[in-house]
Amino acid sequence: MMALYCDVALPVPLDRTFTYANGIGTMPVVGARVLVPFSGQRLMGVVVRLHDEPLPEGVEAKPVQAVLDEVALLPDELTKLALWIAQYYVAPLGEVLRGMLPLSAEVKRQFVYRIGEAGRRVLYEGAAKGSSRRSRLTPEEQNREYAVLNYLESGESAKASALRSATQANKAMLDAMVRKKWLVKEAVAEERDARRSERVAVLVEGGGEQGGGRLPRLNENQLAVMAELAAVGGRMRVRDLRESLRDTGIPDSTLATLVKRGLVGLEDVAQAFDMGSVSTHGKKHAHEHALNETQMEALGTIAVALDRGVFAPHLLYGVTGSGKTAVYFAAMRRALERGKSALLLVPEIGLTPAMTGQMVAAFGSEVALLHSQLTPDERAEQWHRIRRGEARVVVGTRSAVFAPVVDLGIIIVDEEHDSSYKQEETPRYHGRDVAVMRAKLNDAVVVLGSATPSLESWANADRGRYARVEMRERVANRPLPEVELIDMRAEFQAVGKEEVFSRKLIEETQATLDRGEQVIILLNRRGYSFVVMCRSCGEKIECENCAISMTYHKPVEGTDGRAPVGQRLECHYCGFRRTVPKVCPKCESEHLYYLGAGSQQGEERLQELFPSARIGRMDRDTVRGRSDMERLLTRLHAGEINLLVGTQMIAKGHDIHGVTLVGVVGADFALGLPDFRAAERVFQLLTQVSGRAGRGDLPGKVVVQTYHPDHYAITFAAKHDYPGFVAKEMNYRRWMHYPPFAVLANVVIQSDKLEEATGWSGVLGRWLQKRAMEKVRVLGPAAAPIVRLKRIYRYHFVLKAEKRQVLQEVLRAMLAFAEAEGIPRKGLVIDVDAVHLM
Ligand SMILES: Nc1ncnc2c1ncn2[C@@H]1O[C@H](COP(=O)(O)OP(=O)(O)OP(=O)(O)O)[C@@H](O)[C@H]1O
Ligand SMILES: [Zn+2]
Repeated sequence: MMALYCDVALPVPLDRTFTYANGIGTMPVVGARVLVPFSGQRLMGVVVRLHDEPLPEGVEAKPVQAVLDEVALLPDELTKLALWIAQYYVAPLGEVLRGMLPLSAEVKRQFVYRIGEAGRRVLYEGAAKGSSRRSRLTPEEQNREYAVLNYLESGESAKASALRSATQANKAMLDAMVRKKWLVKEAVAEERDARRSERVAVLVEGGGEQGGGRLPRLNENQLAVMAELAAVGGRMRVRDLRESLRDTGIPDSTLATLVKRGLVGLEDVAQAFDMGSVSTHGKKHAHEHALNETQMEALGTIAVALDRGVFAPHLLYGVTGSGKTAVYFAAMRRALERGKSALLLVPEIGLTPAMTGQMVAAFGSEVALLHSQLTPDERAEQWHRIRRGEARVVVGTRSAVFAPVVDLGIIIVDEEHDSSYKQEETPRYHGRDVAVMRAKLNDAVVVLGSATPSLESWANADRGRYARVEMRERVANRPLPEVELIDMRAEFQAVGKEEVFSRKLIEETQATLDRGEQVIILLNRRGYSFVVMCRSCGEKIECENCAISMTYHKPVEGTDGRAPVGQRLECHYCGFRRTVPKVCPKCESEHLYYLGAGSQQGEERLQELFPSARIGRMDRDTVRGRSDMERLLTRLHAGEINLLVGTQMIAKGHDIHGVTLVGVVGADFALGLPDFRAAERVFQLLTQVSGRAGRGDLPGKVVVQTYHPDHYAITFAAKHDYPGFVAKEMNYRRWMHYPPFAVLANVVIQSDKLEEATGWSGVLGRWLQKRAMEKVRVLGPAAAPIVRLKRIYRYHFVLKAEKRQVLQEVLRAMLAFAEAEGIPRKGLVIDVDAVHLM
């Protein structure tokens, strides 16, 4: 029964587990977290296996230092998911598990018991009910069990140690009671436990007088508690009360007794979780509309699957403004009604505060929010709320796919095409694909929704793996906006110089503002100019750390006559900043010039063109936190801003009814990037940003400035023809053996020494050439499109295979070969299903 060793997955970049020796007090279970020594540090890992297998001769296992969980922290389902991710993405299990457990805040933790529903029944309905099952226990043992239930009756949780000393129950008895579901056993941090149950003890006025008006007889301890409460005005947080009682040696159970006798009441002051000031600007919430026929049909398909309780992946293709949100909400509501939980993934919570606002409005305190701006403490708190089943609706970004919801019924992935679902560090998982796998492990429904589904998901629907649900019209018979393309080559010919905004866009903007309507203009680069070039030597000024042009940021006028601030050159990849040079750093020529308009320049030009417009800007420089975004959106909804310029942030799901004109500047630049997804991305961006126009009562219009008016990504977007675009793009992918017609991995070889990066890629290249059977195509080695990033030199291979298993095998064999050749693991980045090849 006692295993000698445990294998632990550690958060280190090594594709293996490590064996430690169990001790008397350090006997973990599989799924528990442990602290172990690892090359001079103390690391937290998760036990994945217990065994007695002898270690190799001469190897001695170091002992486990501490066991942090008495029972498995992760539900079985998530452990399985972790194993799948490690396998699928060729990622170290320990790093996968670390990402799943956002609990770094609580290494100091505790074990507590609460009374369960069954226990409450036994307590209230008496021994009779349970007597047959309980008959094996002696009367004395039965009494002890009652003492435990009594002790926990108030609903507060209690530490194992407190429970044992108060009731004489031993651990075996408590565990038996947990098995009978009389008790619930939970692993929580000490501080957390107090925080979440923000209970307040209140002196009950006239309490206990029912028995004839006399004050009931109280013992000394009970009187002391009453006095303590009375002294602070009759109200006190249970946590504080317990603390002060502990000092005087009064047991916690005294309070419980007073509660039972009706002298003290307990109020659950819901631990206020800050949902942020989320408003929906007077419009109706999505869940307040009666669903239209199309929405009902979409919901119907999903609901049928929910009711059957089987794994059922859906692709919901619904054009912009077709009312997908309302369908999501109705589907989640359905899951709740079936006693299940629902998980909604969104690309970035801060960008779409309205969505969160609607969630809270629709589901109230059942909602838990998980996003990147939570502190580790808050994250842990949400995690436990979810794990205990208190929050059955979870909305969050990528990693929320690991939220430990109880009884998962449905996962919805909104804007499933969004590349922010791909994690760009180890483990490089795709939140959307993990969502599908998780649904599978839980016999749950998964809905991937978008107006521009990824080709991967579309192909899965074509192959019958996903059920396709379509919403081809906007709600309320609103038309999709008319799109006009402006050929910027012709514009240049006509105007004779390079202008940011075409005459047509200026004219339409003026007309729209004159009608009292709103305009959004996309300029998908931030800063003022994104290239600074020397006329004499032709050099671009590059970042010191990266092979990337630096972006010029113009100074912002200082207020109160202070000097202008913020003038700089900045690298948008590593954040490096430098002063703006007067002369070319290479040839010292004074003829530096600035190319390419970013959003800052766009705003400046618009101010000149439309002096009376109320202009706002939305980009990473003006939106740092969630409150910035909310402020901007509020001003937009209120009409305080009537002309908004910004980067692709403005394209994300916003539902602003006054916007009737959308302008697009320079979005086709991305067509030239060396990435097979370039066309798909441009099509998505154009479609999404166009979708912001005409969402209210008035129809919308879109003006797209382009140097590639004939490119199919542009022409299909202009016609709102997603199926047409996809058909064409699929042909190209099939022809070129790219996803979704092959599986692909990007392997980056990196080092801060150029010779190492080139040397290693040579070694691996030769090996891969030999291994590259017909089954795996190898492109490279070649310099990565960004050959130097944050002072690291980068080379890469792209591997393509027909079969996923073949790809995984080659990658693993390559890792083993690299290790044998002495190439360090951190010199190799394996990106399975890479989204960016840069
Ligand atoms: N049945 C309905 N009748 C009228 N209006 C509706 C109905 N359902 C939703 N709406 C409204 O339609 C607008 C668009 O809905 P929603 O934001 O869900 O679109 P969407 O499909 O998510 O679009 P996008 O992909 O652009 O984000 C919202 O203002 C929403 O309140
Ligand atoms: Zn840089």
